[in-house]
Amino acid sequence: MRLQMYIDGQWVDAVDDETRDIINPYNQEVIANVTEGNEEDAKKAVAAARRAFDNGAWATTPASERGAIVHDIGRLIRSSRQELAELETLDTGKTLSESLDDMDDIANVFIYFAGLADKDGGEVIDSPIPDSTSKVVREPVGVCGQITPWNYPLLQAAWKLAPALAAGNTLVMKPSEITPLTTVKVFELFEQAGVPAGVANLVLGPGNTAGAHLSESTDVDLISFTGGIDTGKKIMQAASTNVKKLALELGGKNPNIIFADADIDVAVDQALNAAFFHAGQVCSAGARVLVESSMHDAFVDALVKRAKHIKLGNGFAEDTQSGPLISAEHREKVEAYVAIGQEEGAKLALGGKRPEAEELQQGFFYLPTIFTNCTADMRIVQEEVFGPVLTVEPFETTEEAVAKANDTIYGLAGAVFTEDIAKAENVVTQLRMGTVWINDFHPYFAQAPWGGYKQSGIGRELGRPGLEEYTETKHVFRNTNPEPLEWFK
Ligand SMILES: NC(=O)c1ccc[n+]([C@@H]2O[C@H](COP(=O)([O-])OP(=O)(O)OC[C@H]3O[C@@H](n4cnc5c(N)ncnc54)[C@H](O)[C@@H]3O)[C@@H](O)[C@H]2O)c1
Ligand SMILES: C[N+](C)(C)CC=O
Repeated sequence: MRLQMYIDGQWVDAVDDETRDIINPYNQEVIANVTEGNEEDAKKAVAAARRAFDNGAWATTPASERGAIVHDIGRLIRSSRQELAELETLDTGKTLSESLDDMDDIANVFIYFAGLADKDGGEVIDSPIPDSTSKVVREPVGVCGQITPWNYPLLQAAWKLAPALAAGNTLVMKPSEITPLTTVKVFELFEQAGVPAGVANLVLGPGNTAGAHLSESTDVDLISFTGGIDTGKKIMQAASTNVKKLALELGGKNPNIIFADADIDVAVDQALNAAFFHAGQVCSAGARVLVESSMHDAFVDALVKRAKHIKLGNGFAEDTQSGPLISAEHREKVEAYVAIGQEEGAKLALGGKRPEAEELQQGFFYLPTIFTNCTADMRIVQEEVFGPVLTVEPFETTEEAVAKANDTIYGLAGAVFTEDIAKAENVVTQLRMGTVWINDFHPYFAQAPWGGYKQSGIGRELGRPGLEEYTETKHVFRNTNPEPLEWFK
């Protein structure tokens, strides 16, 4: 498979003809060779998006027509579901059933934003000034740079592409250089759906060249980034060149609070899913369990017993429950954190090493790992590991649970398990997080906003706020009876 960039309606190679092999993390086989762009290619893509925005054709296309094209993209994704899901599994190692679910979510995101495209007709304001009218309208922001990570490649791209197009912007997307396959395929569907040349452009390549140009360029009006906190900080600085609008979806260290009155079977089952789904490579992974002391030992015993049996393997095998980590480099990072946890005095209750099974030796696998005896001052509790590593801390009171839950720099998501709904609601109001689940973990959908408090990010994706991110608000005031003011007589 040889894949190209899509700039100004043309499939093109990088200006310097560089390419990159894309590796299957399950067995390290080369699955594709993609053109590898750099700053020069990003410049060409930004110039195309700038021309397409400045000629006004897309922004002034009736919103219902833009919505129809975005709807068609959703429909095409639905009919390419199996092909796209298989590519996502090859590229990320996640199970095919996860990838199929992702494709359903992605199609729904396009269809949701297609439906919203023509729903905001502006607002008439009751002007306090006699003989005047006042209205508020929303307009597209302009040229949007969009940068995505490797863990949910097409899903994170969809959260940016669909609202940007629906709102009448032009864009340049740069997916993670290690997982570009499904994003390239979706740009083929954009072409089929009739997205005009120059409106949606795709640049492939590394972050520090192709990506950096998008955040620095004074021709880009908005930069939307999903990825790690350190990259997010660089992008925030680079965005200051022209004070571009900024949306950041960063990491998390998400607490999962379990009270002793929760159903233990449900809480254990959900805690496993929260921490080990997609090998813990999820921004909202429930990587910190806070469990009420009276339930601690029973909870840990049950958790360890079940986590031992998580079946690692090929994402295409029916019985695989979790795939590999994304790369050798990422597995080394996870291993380094496990070593830090042990040095800090956390007790390894499970895992803490690579699996020994022969059939897993070519992949970047790591065993589900559980640390107990954890305390809030440990790096293993504070920092995002982004792997299958769960820390467990006991608590005595609700106040202590809330204080511990809030005690990191992050504020992406968290959960509370209890049968006492009043207690749950009370805790929810005190958690400084963008999403809080009660007696569940992980649900997200197109209709509800997603984003972080504190250093987990700026802005929101999905829901109405996810469309508003891609609009400017304009107030239009009209004097209906103009007369000289005679202020300066
Ligand atoms: N909040 C969310 O919704 C959400 C969702 C998914 C992932 N994430 C976060 O993403 C991280 C994992 O993804 P990752 O390892 O791909 O992140 P990363 O920050 O390393 O890379 C993300 C993207 O940024 C690009 N990039 C790197 N350096 C750049 C630079 N200097 N300028 C511009 N672009 C640059 C990369 O090429 C890639 O496309 C985790 O921290 C995870 O929590 C957050
Ligand atoms: C936002 N989400 C949960 C889909 C992916 C986070 O990594």
